[in-house]
Amino acid sequence: MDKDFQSAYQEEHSKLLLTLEEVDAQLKRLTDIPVYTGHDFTEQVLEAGREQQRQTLTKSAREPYFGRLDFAEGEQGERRPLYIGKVGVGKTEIDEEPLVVDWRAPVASLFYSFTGGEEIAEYEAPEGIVQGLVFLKRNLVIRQRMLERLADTYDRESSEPVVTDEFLVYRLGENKDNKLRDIVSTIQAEQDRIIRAAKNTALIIQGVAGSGKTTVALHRLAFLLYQYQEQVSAERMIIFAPNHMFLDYISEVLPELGVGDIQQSTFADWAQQLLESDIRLVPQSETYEEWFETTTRPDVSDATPSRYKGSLAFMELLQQYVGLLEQHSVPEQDFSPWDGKVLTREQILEWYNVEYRPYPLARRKERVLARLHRWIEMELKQAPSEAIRKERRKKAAQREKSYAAKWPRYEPIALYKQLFKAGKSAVTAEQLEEIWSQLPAGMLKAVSTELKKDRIRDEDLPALVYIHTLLHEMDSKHRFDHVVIDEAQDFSPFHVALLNQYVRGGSFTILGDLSQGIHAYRGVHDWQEMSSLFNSEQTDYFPLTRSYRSTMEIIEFANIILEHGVRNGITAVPVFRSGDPVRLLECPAPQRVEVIAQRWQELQAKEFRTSAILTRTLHEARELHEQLTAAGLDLHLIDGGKATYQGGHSILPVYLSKGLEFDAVLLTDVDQAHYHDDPWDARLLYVGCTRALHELWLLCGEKLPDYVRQPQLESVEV
Ligand SMILES: Nc1ncnc2c1ncn2[C@@H]1O[C@H](COP(=O)(O)OP(=O)(O)OP(=O)(O)O)[C@@H](O)[C@H]1O
Repeated sequence: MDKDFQSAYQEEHSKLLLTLEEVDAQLKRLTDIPVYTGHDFTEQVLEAGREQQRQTLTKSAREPYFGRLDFAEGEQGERRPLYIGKVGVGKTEIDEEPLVVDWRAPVASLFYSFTGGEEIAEYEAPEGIVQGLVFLKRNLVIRQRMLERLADTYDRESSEPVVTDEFLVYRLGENKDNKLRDIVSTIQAEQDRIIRAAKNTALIIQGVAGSGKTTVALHRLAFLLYQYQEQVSAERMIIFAPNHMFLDYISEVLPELGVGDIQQSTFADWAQQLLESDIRLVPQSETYEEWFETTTRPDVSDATPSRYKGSLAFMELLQQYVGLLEQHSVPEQDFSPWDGKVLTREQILEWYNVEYRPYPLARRKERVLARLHRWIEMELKQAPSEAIRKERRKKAAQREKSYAAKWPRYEPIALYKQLFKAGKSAVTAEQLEEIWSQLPAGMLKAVSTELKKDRIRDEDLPALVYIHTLLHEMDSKHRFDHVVIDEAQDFSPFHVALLNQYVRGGSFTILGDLSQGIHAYRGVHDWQEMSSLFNSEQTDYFPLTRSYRSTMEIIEFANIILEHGVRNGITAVPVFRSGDPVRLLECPAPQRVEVIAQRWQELQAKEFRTSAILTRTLHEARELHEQLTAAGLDLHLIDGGKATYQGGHSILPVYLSKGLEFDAVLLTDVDQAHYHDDPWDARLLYVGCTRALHELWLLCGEKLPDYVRQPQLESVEV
């Protein structure tokens, strides 16, 4: 240990002891106050505040901070060390400075944005831009109250004042456990810009595999809650992710950042909840079966029903359709509550078309019928005797009921079915013909056949929610302060345009990777399709090109698949973290199970916490899982049906591995029979390769796809 390091270590060790002493003392003062359980509202609020503080300090008492930044404000300012932690801790009785600065505080942004150099550094504070000099940037690893590691990434007074990625590389080299983790101690400048971007912006992030998109989006939510605490609340923020298993996989980041209550959902769950109907959707597995489980995929174009259903053209068409319903709502007849009394249709139309015009259709119907009811009550008052009133009331109740039944039912599923001829129409035949003429050829037949069998797919949900939204007043409880869309390349413009109606101020974080767009039957071709939904001043685009997950060898290998297989894929820049070469096991089919089992045991000996065997199809994953289990391997099969992510050692089809990561990955059947010479298969393989952090093995029995044959692929004897 060199002398400088030793003295730095001593200094930090002493500082840690002092900090822990103060945190413990603050915590003790709070825990000594008896918990208030009474009914006084003011006391309850105070107690909630104390409880929050207790939790914060308990967290802080384990790992109070992870970084130190020495900063001198202005030209003559005094150099002050700032300790930065996951949660802030207030000042001591004698100090002016907070004991620990929250990582989201304005001054802490310097810790992330400062990338070295002699120049003046600056950060944006509420009072304006603050400038000054950075003297030291130090990473500290504290675990369970012990200082485990110290690394200076910048020291102005050292002879070599260079910033290195050494600490980042150390963190990236660690094995991963079962869940995605926070990255507060190593957020990179380009990620920090996204995290701290202004709230009322639709951020579109194109990030290569492993660039930290999901992680950054979660940190951004924590930042927004801190920075805009008066304007946003956690319950009004939502993350949309592709499936429940993925939601489970990311579920620990926000609690770790001290954030709770943010909604985490799939679009399908959210839509169903909003529609208040328990639609039995065609299972995802059926769509996957059609698309991924065959070697010949169906042809897809923008006119394919699943894609067209995500288009803005379809959204407009639905608006036209619901607009037409307006003309057909009021029943043709006058209303007569009892013989001899009439409320003319003209009068009802006056209410409908003039007085209640501003309301959406379903509300208008409600209002008109309520008005009609009040009219009956008024008329009943004129009855000459109590007996006649009673008689009339009885009659009126029956007629009111049957009159109400003549109005259309504003029920999104029924109306959607009617649009596709799968039910009695609420508009005229000519009007329907006119709408159908705008549909792509073949769509009417295909969709009506499905709907007649009650087969509603995920892709129908934006339409159903949109019809619901057009018909009903939007309930403010459904409005969001911020929406995150993960794997947004699989969302359609219709999804986003629809969600935009549910978000205050267009506050979005939309993240994805076009190179990982493996679902050709949905999603976007480019980000322009999303950004064009917002005003140009309201949207911002951020590319993330550095990949933090995998070693250089893996990234370079995966990049070539993109270049040769996808041709226009966006390639990744690796962080300088070197590992083993990507290895190829060539083995004939009869030896396959034996070879996999043997390599698998070898991998396990390296004590990786997570690893995966990725097959081309679910069918193969099931079969291989059975064979490997019989050979004594302990692997979980991931088949898309589970809501939780177990981690550990898994076997799954490559298309279900999207979003996940493993210390080691073994891809089976990497041959021309399984991965054709087409961009969709190349993308699948790209997704598979980029799941690996440290080791990647390919297994092949026949000819390798051309886009995989690369000189750096190391063949291993079996
Ligand atoms: N600044 C960072 N410091 C340390 N680790 C990081 C950093 N950024 C990303 N990572 C790590 O890189 C890995 C990939 O992150 P994440 O899953 O968020 O990326 P992604 O872009 O969503 O990936 P993909 O699109 O491939 O699913 C995670 O293990 C994450 O912890």
